Amino acid sequence: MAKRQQVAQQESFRSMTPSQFFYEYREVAGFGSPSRALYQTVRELVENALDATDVHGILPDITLVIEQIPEHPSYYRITVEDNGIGIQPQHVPYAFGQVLYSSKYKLRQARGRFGLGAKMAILYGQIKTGQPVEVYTSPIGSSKIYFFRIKIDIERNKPIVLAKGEYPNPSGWHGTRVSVVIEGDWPRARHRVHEYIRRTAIAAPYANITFIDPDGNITVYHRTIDKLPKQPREVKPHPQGVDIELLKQLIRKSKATTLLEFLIDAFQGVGRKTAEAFLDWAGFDKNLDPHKLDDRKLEKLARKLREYQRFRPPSADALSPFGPEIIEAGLRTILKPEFVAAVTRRPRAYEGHSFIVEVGIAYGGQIPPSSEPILLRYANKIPLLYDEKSDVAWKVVDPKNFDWRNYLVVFPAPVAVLTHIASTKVPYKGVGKESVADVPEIEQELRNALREAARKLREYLLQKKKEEEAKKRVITFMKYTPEIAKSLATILKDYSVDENSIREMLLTAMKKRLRIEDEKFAKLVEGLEVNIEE
Ligand SMILES: Nc1ncnc2c1ncn2[C@@H]1O[C@H](COP(=O)(O)OP(=O)(O)OP(=O)(O)O)[C@@H](O)[C@H]1O
Repeated sequence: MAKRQQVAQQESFRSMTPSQFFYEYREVAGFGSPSRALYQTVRELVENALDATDVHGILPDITLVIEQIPEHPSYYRITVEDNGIGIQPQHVPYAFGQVLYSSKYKLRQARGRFGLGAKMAILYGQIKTGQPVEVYTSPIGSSKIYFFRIKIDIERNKPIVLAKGEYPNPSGWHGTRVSVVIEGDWPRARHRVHEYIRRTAIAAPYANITFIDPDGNITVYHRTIDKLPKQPREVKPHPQGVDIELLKQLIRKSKATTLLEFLIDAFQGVGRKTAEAFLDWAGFDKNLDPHKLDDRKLEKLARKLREYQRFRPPSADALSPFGPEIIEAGLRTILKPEFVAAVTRRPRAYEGHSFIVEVGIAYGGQIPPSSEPILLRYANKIPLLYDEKSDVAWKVVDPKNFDWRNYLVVFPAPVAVLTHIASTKVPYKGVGKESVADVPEIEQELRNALREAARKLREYLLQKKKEEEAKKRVITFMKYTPEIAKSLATILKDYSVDENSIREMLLTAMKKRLRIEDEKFAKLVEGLEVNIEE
């Protein structure tokens, strides 16, 4: 009996490659259903196109085409072309055929982070439609255009290059064109995909975006501003963000022979003075060879680095916020409001990662009134559409937590709020990048930014209220002026004061009393004739 139990408890084991893992759990990356997969594929390819352009100082020209395949109505070909930096041909098979292969594993803000997105779209297409990805690319300055047709060997997590070729590039084109065929559900995805592109255009008024959808609609978002966001620069890690593993990796890479040199060499913002002061405080000999530290010493060093409060704050060089001008231009062009204001806060840090929070508010105009603010969330310039209510940005703008009445906004109101978190590490809740966790430092900054932008809205609304009141008074006054002037003219007929000059005098007195200059007065009475007659 005891022996049988033992046998029953035997388990078999095996390992998985990253591509097998994401093949089995594709819903965690946003590929759970045909409609969601269609949306996610568009996102991944468009975000790669933008990363290849604005991050490198190129004004983006991006074309997205989604076509239904006539022989298989549930199959769609999604093609995205950009004018970006292109990809060196030796990297193409891995960039598109090996899960977790990326040029973005760096401390520099980019939309991409995981080395997963394009491969998920390719993998999903491959398992549902059997079709490979097709890539045309030409790196900047290349005399050739390279072509690849690739599938993923899911068991081995390796690219399978089915075909490749080279073409001359007489026009000097640079950029990339990626085409995948996936199973999709356009009718269900239509709204989200259009909304995603619209929100991308709001945040990238410096891009030309052309979108041809399967219904044959052509939507073009024209560039309205030639200014690009500041380009991010790669930075070294911040000492407060280390753990034992990162410390080991940095030491392995470093040629420094003393702890002092190592700290100066491996971390951002650490000069000789700071390194000496830290080592003294932490109780380490500055001449120790970092390569000889045992696990106990490594643990202590990592802990002390995290605890030391006198390092310079993390550098914002790696970040690329939109800036108020771009946010305001985007909101104005797409939402057509009567008022916009945007705020870019100063850099802050959490766990050794710098971040910048931005908030834009748009009010009135063509924004429809609703019972709560319309929230447009962005993280590292990516619009986030799903899981809004579990995002830290919603927590902050939610009328249950933010007293909008203090800022003269009473719901239902026509208010849209844009939030942007730019960071070398956005704390996404999942690899599908749909919502951001409520890290206290980020939440606090969002609240501060919202307050700052909302104060500007309050000023505007106050001014508007004042003007409306003044207008009301002017209307009342104008209504009675003719009558009063007439009566006064009758009373004063012996003094030969005519009705018109009395009217003029009354008008001047009113302007003086209400402190309205002529120009403003003209504006206030514009189109009032009808009311006055009434
Ligand atoms: N349009 C493009 N232009 C230039 N390089 C590209 C383009 N598309 C993909 N790449 C390269 O392929 C790599 C892999 O892309 P992929 O979408 O799989 O991951 P990622 O963008 O790095 O990260 P994430 O999974 O977070 O999106 C990118 O890091 C980039 O170097």
